[in-house]
Amino acid sequence: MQHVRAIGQEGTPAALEVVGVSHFYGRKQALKSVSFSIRPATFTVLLGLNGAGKTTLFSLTNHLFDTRHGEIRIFGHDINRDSSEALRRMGVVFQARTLDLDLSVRQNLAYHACLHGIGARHAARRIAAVLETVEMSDRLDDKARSLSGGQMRRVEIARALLHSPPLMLLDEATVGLDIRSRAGILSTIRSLVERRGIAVLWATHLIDEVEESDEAVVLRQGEVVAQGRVADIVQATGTGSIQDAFASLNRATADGVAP
Ligand SMILES: Nc1ncnc2c1ncn2[C@@H]1O[C@H](COP(=O)(O)OP(=O)(O)OP(=O)(O)O)[C@@H](O)[C@H]1O
Repeated sequence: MQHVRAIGQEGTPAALEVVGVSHFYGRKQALKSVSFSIRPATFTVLLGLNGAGKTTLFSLTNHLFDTRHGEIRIFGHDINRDSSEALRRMGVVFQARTLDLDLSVRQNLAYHACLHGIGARHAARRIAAVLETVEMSDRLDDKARSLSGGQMRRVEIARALLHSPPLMLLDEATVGLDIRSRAGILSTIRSLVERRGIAVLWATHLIDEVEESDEAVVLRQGEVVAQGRVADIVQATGTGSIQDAFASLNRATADGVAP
């Protein structure tokens, strides 16, 4: 593995810590002893081709199913043993669309606020604030069904921000969107990291969403094959660009030698 340097730092709890996590669907092993950590207030790309295991990792981190092999901690809270404390610190945008199309934007968000135990008055203020963050304030009373794909994504991001989590997970959040919507959403998310100190794990297979200053975890067939600052990964692979580094890591065999 190209292990450029550990992402976590001694003494500060990592925003997300994944330690030796494996996952099996029947006999199919989707994750193979995956370990990495992400620091608070950093943008980390989880990079992997289709089938690399990104969604499986998100499902475990979100406690959609139990982590049976290894441990996942969110700001020090174990997702299996201390799931409510862990989940409280995390906002998630899933790959599949999850808004209720027959409800308005306000109703979708109010329902989520209720699930998080946010009182009605506070919820109204939070809904206004998060919609402003994603530039969707003018669509408050529109039905979700009337929004474009990019606008729905923005509302899903707003919903994930409602309970002010210090960690956000986004699984292929820009899939299916046009180039302008993709860029807009990515820039909104990057500004959450820079201005509000939120840690973001951004899963994607789209290499053009990655910048040299980002942190990255590269997954290939369920294994971490590189992690660290993107610029350092590019250098360690001896390639000249992020595209070439990613292509090379996806070609590499388990012992790091390209066939
Ligand atoms: N419910 C399931 N049952 C059996 N195998 C599964 C199941 N879900 C995923 N897999 C397998 O586990 C592996 C990892 O899949 P996963 O969806 O986590 O990858 P991914 O990186 O998110 O891919 P994509 O970008 O296509 O969503 C794949 O080989 C996939 O076929």
